[in-house]
Amino acid sequence: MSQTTVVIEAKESPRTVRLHNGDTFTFTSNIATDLGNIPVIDAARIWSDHIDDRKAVAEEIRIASHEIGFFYLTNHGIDQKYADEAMQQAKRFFALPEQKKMEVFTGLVPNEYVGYHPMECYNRNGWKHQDLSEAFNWAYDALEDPLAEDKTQDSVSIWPSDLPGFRESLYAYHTKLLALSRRLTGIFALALHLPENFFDQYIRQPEAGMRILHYPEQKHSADDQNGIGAHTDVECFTVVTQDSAGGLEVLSKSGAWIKANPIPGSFVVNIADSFMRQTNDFFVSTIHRVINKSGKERYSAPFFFGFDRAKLLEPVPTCVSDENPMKYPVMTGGEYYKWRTNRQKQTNTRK
Ligand SMILES: O=C(O)CCC(=O)C(=O)O
Ligand SMILES: [Fe+2]
Repeated sequence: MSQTTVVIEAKESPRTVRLHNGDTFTFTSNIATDLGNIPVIDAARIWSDHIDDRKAVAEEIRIASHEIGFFYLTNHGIDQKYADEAMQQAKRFFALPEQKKMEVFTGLVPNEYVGYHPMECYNRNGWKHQDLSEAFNWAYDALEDPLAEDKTQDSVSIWPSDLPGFRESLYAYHTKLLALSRRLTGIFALALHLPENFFDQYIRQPEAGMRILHYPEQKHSADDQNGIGAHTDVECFTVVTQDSAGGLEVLSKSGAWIKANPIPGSFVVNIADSFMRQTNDFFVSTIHRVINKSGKERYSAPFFFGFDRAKLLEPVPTCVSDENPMKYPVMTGGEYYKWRTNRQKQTNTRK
């Protein structure tokens, strides 16, 4: 599950939008600029054997996660061939007839966000036209996780038949992103001034869904249609692979839309709501959207990494105090995921 739906309250500028997680936000202009500063963080040091190197990159991630909730990650160590292959598989899948794609319609699996959702079935911001994107989602599978201790639990994903190599290629990339995200979790712990292994117990069986997305070029104006409307993500953090088309936009604290222009070979990483809750708002889960005006088809592949569903989304010790008590009710990751997934799916107009 990836995002929360929003309801627009006033269409004129400034526009005020309410998120499904209860927050409200306003933006002053609907036009994105290149002016924002999304930090570019060199990830090579996350693999260093020296704790000082890992701590140095953690401090950069601390600032980015606190101030904007978004950063680029370069030199992350994942061979580009995995991303290229996943993008090829995305093109292949989305080129199938809709009837074939609907064999794995996301509505077939209650309480989970897996399978296919067709073009124009959501309208996350209540714009004049439905969001112009389609997606295929799949979930963590212990059998595809080299570190899984318990391989008995079946994965909830559904897969199209007669598409040899599709599942294999997507999991090949997923497995690489899983390893990177586990490593990053230790770096996030350092960033929160906790021991590096603080979250290890949470990520033995993590929430680790992924999706491929297809955004045709939009014909309607950005005032009337989104590719994916403004939202925040659900889990701890998201690692986005995007192609060269561009179109991902991030809402700055001042209410301006900033373009997250593609940097070849990099990931865009963003903090999501579960981490915001656990860090008591120290990490910010930033609103983002996609509008594809590039003149070409856009494909992307976000990987959503979160903690074990059975664990409580408890506050981390460095983010609460007598003066700064926990702002959120504590529930398990699974309860939160289910609530958000159902809120999202209820707004699907293709029941
Ligand atoms: O396509 C992208 O670049 C981002 C998609 C996204 O925000 C999501 O799926 O939650
Ligand atoms: Fe998102």
